[in-house]
Amino acid sequence: MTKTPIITARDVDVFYGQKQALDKINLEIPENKVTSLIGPSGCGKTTFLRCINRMNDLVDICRVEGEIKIADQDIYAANVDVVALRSQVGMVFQKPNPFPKSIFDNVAYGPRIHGLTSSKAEMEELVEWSLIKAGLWEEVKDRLQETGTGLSGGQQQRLCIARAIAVKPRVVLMDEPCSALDPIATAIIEELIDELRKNFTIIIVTHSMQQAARVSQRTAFFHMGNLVESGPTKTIFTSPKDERTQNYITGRIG
Ligand SMILES: Nc1ncnc2c1ncn2[C@@H]1O[C@H](COP(=O)(O)OP(=O)(O)OP(=O)(O)O)[C@@H](O)[C@H]1O
Repeated sequence: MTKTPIITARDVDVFYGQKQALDKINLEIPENKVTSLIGPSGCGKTTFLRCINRMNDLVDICRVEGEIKIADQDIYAANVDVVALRSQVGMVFQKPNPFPKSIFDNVAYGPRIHGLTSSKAEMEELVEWSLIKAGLWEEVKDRLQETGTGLSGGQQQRLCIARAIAVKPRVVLMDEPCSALDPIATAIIEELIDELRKNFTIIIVTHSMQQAARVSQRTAFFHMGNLVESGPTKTIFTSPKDERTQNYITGRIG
């Protein structure tokens, strides 16, 4: 990889109680690119994604070992402020989950908590910026006070993306962000992901190899808790080194 990676995982092991879910994961993630995590169900993609903003801290039986650095900061170091970390590493989930609040307040929520603006006008500007970046502004600008849960599924997911980026994170994690959406809403989000990578580093878990091929520049293939191989998406899909990757991308496993 030519550029210094923004995220470096070294020998990451994850356990749920006695059960090991990830085994010595080593992965570098470049800035301002989209990296797809692919692999059969239960291989540990979501577990790895959730290590990157310490969401696994919320699971009592989960233990993470090894090192993950974001821009040279060890995010598991004792002095790390996890709330600040999560503002730097936003997350979008499978099912759109807007708060039962207005469209405006959904986006303003994070900036308010983190005290990112100092006036009403600044907040309005930030909400508009976030909604424009999330490709939703034109559809909602005349009804910002309406509830976010009243939007269509695809719009709700873009609202969740606006909410995630409103605090200007460096990294956005997306866990199968289109799995609850129809093909048209999916296509809109995929275009958006390509646009967003200009400002953010994106890591996406997807079950769709077509989606990984369309949206990502890098791909990492997981299998039974191991990272089998990673590299440029094109290489992974056209000339994988490992037979397990080959079998997965040709539909023989998974
Ligand atoms: N909260 C949990 N408690 C116990 N085991 C868990 C928990 N979350 C995940 N696991 C286990 O860890 C392993 C990896 O799961 P994970 O959800 O990371 O896989 P995945 O590749 O994202 O799967 P999928 O594609 O089905 O979402 C699985 O064996 C799963 O059962």
